[in-house]
Amino acid sequence: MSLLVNEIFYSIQGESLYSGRPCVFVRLTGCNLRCSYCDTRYAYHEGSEMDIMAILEQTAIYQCPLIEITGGEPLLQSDTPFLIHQLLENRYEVMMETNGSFDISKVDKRCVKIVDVKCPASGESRKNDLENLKRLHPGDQVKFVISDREDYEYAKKITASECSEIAINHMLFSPVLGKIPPAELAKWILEDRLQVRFQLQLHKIIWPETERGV
Ligand SMILES: C[S@@+](CC[C@H](N)C(=O)[O-])C[C@H]1O[C@@H](n2cnc3c(N)ncnc32)[C@H](O)[C@@H]1O
Ligand SMILES: Nc1nc2[nH]cc(C(=O)O)c2c(=O)[nH]1
Ligand code: SF4
Ligand SMILES: [Mg+2]
Repeated sequence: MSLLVNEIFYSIQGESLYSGRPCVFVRLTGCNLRCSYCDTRYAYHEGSEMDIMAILEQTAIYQCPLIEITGGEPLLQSDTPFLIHQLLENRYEVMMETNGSFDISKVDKRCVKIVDVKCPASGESRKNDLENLKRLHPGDQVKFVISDREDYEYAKKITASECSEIAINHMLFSPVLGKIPPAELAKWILEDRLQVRFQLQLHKIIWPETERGV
């Protein structure tokens, strides 16, 4: 079994409830979406085939208990659930970032899933599989990456109507850097008394000049 891998690197987790923790990232190649704001376009095509044993060897080098599978879109490749299962069997804490367009239930429930709900300005919101919001387990998280007021209203509506089972601190609202001032999004959340978690991509604050490998 093998996967097309764009990069494997060790950094500070910059997103999700795990933000701030040292983490190994396995970035898989390829994505079925083309979000207007995507900061990882280099992962659409570049990569090399690695068998799962080789990925396990590479991740072990960092001696880090936390691993995130991201991309590109992890669920585009059929062997991703097996990789996640193997990492869990090797006692890693495993997280996966997914764009929410594929059924997440094929992934081991011990894996913490961060499921994006794509907002209108991404240009890809019609691809959301909102059934995924019913397939979440207690540690999982739902994320909205917001470009403007229309996106904010969309995220607010979905959190109110579809997210009643999800813990309030597991709903993440994050601004697209350069599209909306973080203070603007923070103001709206506070004005509306929303019980969601505001997030900035920590790695872009720590390493503003570096695009890959952080
Ligand atoms: C690069 S994607 C890879 C995983 C998966 N394809 C997805 O979209 O969730 C990882 C996360 O980065 C977010 N992201 C991408 N570009 C961004 C940007 N310019 N500003 C803020 N977040 C961004 C995505 O919305 C997603 O939550
Ligand atoms: N440091 C760091 N944290 C991250 N959390 C999620 C990321 C991603 O691209 O999915 C990411 C990333 O690219 N870098
Ligand atoms: S789904 Fe993720 S990787 Fe794909 S284009 Fe959107 S942000 Fe980029
Ligand atoms: Mg990233």
